[in-house]
Amino acid sequence: MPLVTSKEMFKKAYDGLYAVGAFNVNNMEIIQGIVDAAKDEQAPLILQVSAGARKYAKHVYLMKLVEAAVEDSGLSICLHLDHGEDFEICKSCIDGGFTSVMIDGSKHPFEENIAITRKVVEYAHDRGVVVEAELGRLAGIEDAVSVSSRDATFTDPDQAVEFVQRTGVDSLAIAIGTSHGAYKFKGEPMLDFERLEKISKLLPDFPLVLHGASTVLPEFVDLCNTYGGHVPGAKGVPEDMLLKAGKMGVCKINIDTDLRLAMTASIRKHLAENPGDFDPRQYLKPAREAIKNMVKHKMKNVLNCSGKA
Ligand SMILES: O=C(CO)COP(=O)(O)O
Ligand SMILES: O=C[C@H](O)COP(=O)(O)O
Ligand SMILES: [Zn+2]
Ligand SMILES: [Zn+2]
Repeated sequence: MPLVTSKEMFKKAYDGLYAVGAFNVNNMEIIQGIVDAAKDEQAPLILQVSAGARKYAKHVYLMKLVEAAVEDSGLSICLHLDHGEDFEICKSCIDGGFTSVMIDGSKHPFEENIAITRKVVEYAHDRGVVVEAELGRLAGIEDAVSVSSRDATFTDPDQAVEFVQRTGVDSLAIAIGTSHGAYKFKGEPMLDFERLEKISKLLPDFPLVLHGASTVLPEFVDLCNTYGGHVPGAKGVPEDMLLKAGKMGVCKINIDTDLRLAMTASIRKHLAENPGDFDPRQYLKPAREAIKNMVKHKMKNVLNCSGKA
């Protein structure tokens, strides 16, 4: 069973009014927790790797772990580069066996974003790899660069159409009020659904992507804070908003922060309650289980993609 692209996954998700989860992976336990969940739920799955993850775990380790996950689970998995910042990193992932890459040219002016995206699309499509691009800017932390919310600009619907037509890109990440990290909203959570509706009407049958889409589940924030952590006022995208987005053309929902919180909450709790433990397996096993249960919950109740593998 080889790695697959997201082409078929998105087509089914678009028609079926649900979304596929794209989960960031950095090590074996995170991969196993997510893949076990997808297997239990028989859900479609995208595993994504950031530049930071590639640096931390090394390309070859992540590649082999994901290949092992495919072999062990029998699932079709899409392996995606998250936030590729230039042509070189996209090329290196395409050459190295990824089935999908993101070229994130959102920090560049419109014409430059189009040019760099087109270049990646040409290289990728010739090799059977699909491409995600981004238009508009999210607030929050991205690759250690903090984009202040003032500089974040929402995606312009007409520009989105021109961008897709001129680049031939396979999916587009849009900015409608989500942001990366654990502190997404100071006040009430709010997304610009009117904008999403416009974009989605102007781009029929085209998969949109939502970054910064963790819910920042209070259960895990509370556990972190109870067992010695300090993540005050963390807040994410409410689950009902994500469900709604999945019915409006959003086919890929990116989740990293919720994985980090679930894993850290579990480890903090375990070590606080078992101060004598020092075998990493003793705390990584429940951490892997926490990730699995959290991802199963997302697939069933938020992405609505259980049984759609
Ligand atoms: O968009 C993401 C990765 O590209 C992750 O977003 P979160 O920080 O909301 O999990
Ligand atoms: O987009 C951000 C993702 O959460 C990846 O984060 P990272 O660059 O720290 O691996
Ligand atoms: Zn971006
Ligand atoms: Zn992102």
